[in-house]
Amino acid sequence: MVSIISLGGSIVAPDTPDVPFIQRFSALVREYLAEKEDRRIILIVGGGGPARAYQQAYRDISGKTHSEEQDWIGIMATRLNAQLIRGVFADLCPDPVVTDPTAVREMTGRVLVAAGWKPGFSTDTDAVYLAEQFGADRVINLSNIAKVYTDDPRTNPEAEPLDRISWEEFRRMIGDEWTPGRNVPFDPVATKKAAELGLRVICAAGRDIENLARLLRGERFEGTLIGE
Ligand SMILES: Nc1ncnc2c1ncn2[C@@H]1O[C@H](COP(=O)(O)OP(=O)(O)OP(=O)(O)O)[C@@H](O)[C@H]1O
Ligand SMILES: O=c1ccn([C@@H]2O[C@H](COP(=O)(O)O)[C@@H](O)[C@H]2O)c(=O)[nH]1
Repeated sequence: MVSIISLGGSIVAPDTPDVPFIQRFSALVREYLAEKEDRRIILIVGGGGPARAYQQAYRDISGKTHSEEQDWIGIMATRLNAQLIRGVFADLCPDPVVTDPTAVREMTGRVLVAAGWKPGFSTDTDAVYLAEQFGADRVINLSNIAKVYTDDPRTNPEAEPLDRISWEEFRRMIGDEWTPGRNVPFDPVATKKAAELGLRVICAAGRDIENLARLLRGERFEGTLIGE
């Protein structure tokens, strides 16, 4: 059984790497894998603070908002974070960091680590491609929010947390437009593809390690289920 986890950059490296979090996350993954031999995990790592800071620097210095240029900057941040995570799991992850999710169908170890691929979307989309490649029916999307809300809770204090939402409703809420570095629970391109594939996406707080342990083990957890 393979679990696909989109590991948000906002929790791996909000500014710089969150060492205590990565240590706790590594301990949980190791404990979970040790419980059953057939368990495997694919981690798709986001760009976090460095991606946003470098994209901002590009905009400030050049005065331009060229989308592809910003995306490549973000991709490089995801690759830096992913290389760190692969290093942490080196004993379980002999394969190199995946940078094209459509070109991989097998993993050698118990853990596989992936990063950004090409411009036009975020690592959420790469996670959906990997779910398709490995025949998984769900993606666990870990970020700095415990649930999807009716609106961005950082800007709208009236926003309400949701336990479930359909792909149609979710698409209506976030729209179809891709913007480099955009902060959304799941990006619009990933949303379209996940809906087409009939995937389920579970959004949960990445830093809540006990909750994540329950989620991985199929127990009651706090989060939002996107999908039917
Ligand atoms: N409807 C919504 N419900 C919940 N959060 C939302 C919503 N709309 C926008 N957001 C924002 O999305 C953010 C989470 O996305 P963000 O891209 O920061 O996380 P990430 O995927 O962990 O990080 P990264 O993109 O660096 O990998 C939240 O902090 C919140 O401000
Ligand atoms: O396949 C990809 C992955 C990422 N990007 C760019 O990088 C940033 C950071 O990725 P997050 O997943 O949001 O952390 C993203 O906003 C894109 O600008 C990309 O172009 N292609």
